[in-house]
Amino acid sequence: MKLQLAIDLLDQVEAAKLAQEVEEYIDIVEIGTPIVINEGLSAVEHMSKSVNNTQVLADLKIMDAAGYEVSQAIKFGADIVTILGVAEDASIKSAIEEAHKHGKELLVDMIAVQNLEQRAAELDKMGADYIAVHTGYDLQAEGVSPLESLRTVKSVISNSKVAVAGGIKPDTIETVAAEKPDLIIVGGGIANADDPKAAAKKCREIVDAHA
Ligand SMILES: O=C(CO)[C@H](O)[C@H](O)COP(=O)(O)O
Repeated sequence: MKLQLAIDLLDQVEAAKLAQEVEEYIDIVEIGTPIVINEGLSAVEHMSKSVNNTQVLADLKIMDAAGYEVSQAIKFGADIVTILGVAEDASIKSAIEEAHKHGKELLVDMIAVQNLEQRAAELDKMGADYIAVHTGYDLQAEGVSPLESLRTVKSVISNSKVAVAGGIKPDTIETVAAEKPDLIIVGGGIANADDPKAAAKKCREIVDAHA
């Protein structure tokens, strides 16, 4: 089981500093969508030059022009790129093809997907590397958690890895890890903690205990 730190609300310099501070505890660091919107793919490039043994994920949440956007993210140093599960099959397929052409991976974000079981099975067949259940910030505010969706997706896929994101904190990660996803994504639970290093360490210990 891998642990990903999602960084959404810092600038690229602060994000790289935070990644370096907690690097020993994480497998993947994400340059979140807000950073890409604010600063562009140079934030991905800066992160990829700042970390050593950590994969860099560019959370582009691609919806169209997928092959091109994946190729650009990879050019700027991304190891994993995200696309939305609600995108057209043609977009998903060209994104997967482009990522794999470069030996990189594609994560499909299931945010706002209504027919979760059916879509996860389709994406699994298409060859998505990761299928990520995700309760976004706007639904987190309504008290929704991604746990039920995680169980649903796990039950219908056989090849893709399963990731989970959405409001996971050091004191709630245990319940998520017990479901044995392949990847747990923690954003604010580490990035906004008073002591991000201690929060990352705690998450790592719990992830490893369930691996
Ligand atoms: O993609 C995102 C928001 O769209 C976040 O990066 C993801 O939800 C993880 O952050 P948090 O743990 O704070 O919810």
